[in-house]
Amino acid sequence: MKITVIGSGYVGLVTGACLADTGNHVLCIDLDAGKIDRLRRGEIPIHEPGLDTVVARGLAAGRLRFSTDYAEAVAHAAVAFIAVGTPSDEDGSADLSHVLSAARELGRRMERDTLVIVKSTVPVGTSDKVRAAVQEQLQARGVPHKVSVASNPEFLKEGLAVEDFMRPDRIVVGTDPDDHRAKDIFREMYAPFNRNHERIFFMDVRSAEFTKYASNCMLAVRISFMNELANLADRLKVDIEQVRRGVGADPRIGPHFLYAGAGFGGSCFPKDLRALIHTSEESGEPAELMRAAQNVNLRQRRLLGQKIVAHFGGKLDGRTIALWGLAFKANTDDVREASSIDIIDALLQAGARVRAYDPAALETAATALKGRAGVSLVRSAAEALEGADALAVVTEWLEFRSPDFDDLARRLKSRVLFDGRNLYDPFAVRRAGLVYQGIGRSGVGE
Ligand SMILES: NC(=O)c1ccc[n+]([C@@H]2O[C@H](COP(=O)([O-])OP(=O)(O)OC[C@H]3O[C@@H](n4cnc5c(N)ncnc54)[C@H](O)[C@@H]3O)[C@@H](O)[C@H]2O)c1
Ligand SMILES: O=c1ccn([C@@H]2O[C@H](COP(=O)(O)OP(=O)(O)O[C@H]3O[C@H](CO)[C@@H](O)[C@H](O)[C@H]3O)[C@@H](O)[C@H]2O)c(=O)[nH]1
Repeated sequence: MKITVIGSGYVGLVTGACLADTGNHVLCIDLDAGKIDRLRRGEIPIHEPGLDTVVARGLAAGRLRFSTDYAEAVAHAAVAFIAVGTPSDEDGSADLSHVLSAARELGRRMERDTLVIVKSTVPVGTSDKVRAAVQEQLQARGVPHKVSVASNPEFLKEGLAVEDFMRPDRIVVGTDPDDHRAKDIFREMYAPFNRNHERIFFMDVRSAEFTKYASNCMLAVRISFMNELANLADRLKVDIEQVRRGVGADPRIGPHFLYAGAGFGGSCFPKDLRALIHTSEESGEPAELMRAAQNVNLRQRRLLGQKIVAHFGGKLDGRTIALWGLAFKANTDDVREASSIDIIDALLQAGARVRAYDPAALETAATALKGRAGVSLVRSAAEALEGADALAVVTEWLEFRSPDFDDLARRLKSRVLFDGRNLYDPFAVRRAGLVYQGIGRSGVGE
């Protein structure tokens, strides 16, 4: 099948590369000429495990191509994904300007009946706006082509994007009920990912759009709830890690996404919560639970910084804090809305210097932290410890999982370890002579 993908970021690039890998001829386009140049040379502009191999295979086979040209995109295929960004607008709603601009560009050039598939995360009703934007352009040109619009939200996780796309737990597809052509296209396109179990959930377009927000917001609420419990556990001298295991063993709850920590970040949960809260309030009902989850998370992102400042009696003048992990989660270079930024700000404000290291996010963090004096981004975990009083671990990268605590105790002047992801055994840390502070584990091993 010939497929065009508009927007070659985390979602567009993974979608395009994986669909090329299963035999389709895919043209990915983007407005960012620098990104497209790099992709043409086989360079991957983001850190996403396994993506380089899939892109290289597609380029070598001639099934994956990149362009900045909408005319080429429209000429290439009668099936076009829109996978551009939908950032938060000032009022929290999803900014649809990129999506609608892509739709207009398609309409301006369409030369045949086309299926437009909205893959970006968009509020209920957006597919109607996309259809109207394309049709307006077709009418202005006086051409009779039909546009069919479907919703196919993406559920991949950064750091596991290729794996998630290749082995989806579900493929949500919203079409008009009588759009049999669109359904056939989806069945054919996703057949390689749908061999052993039925993964495709066909539904109406509005329900598909809503399913994406419902999933992300449910997960975000769950994390905030665990974080609230963790903070209570801290006050009660309970170990939230033992509680997590006990609670997660109930099959009605399950063990996943129950990790308390330094708050959730990334380009999706915070933004999608804001958008659904906005939608809910616009429709006449306050989104009480989601607002609470949002507030808990804003507090949680500041918590580790506050714990560090409090440990040193409210002032960090002359102190150096080593920070391991800048990305919002492991296995990505993405620092969008990462807790590390809030923590660094709290430390700088209290007068500290920060030496931060991340295995993949040094470049993106350098951009995000531009203008903040007092932060040094360094090239290794060991380098971050040089001259440091304390260590704060913010991202759960594998390479931070089992440090030599005796060595840390020798290097850290004030011998204190702040574990923002509850990665360590407090007993082992304390045995090495370090003070341990996690999230919801204040009494453990004391
Ligand atoms: N990142 C994720 O893990 C993830 C997962 C599922 C869904 N989503 C959703 O997918 C969408 C895209 O997210 P992303 O993380 O891939 O974003 P991104 O910022 O990484 O990529 C978007 C790309 O679109 C390009 N672009 C913007 N306007 C364009 C236009 N008019 N024409 C062509 N290209 C254009 C940008 O230059 C950029 O390269 C968002 O709605 C997001 O919420 C993201
Ligand atoms: O138990 C947990 C699990 C996650 N997190 C944090 O939650 C954030 C998001 O993590 P994750 O969901 O793994 O990453 P994303 O790549 O943002 O993926 C989410 O957002 C995507 C974009 O919409 C969706 O496609 C995915 O299904 C959804 O999991 C990160 O800051 C994590 O540290 C926790 O604090 N505790």
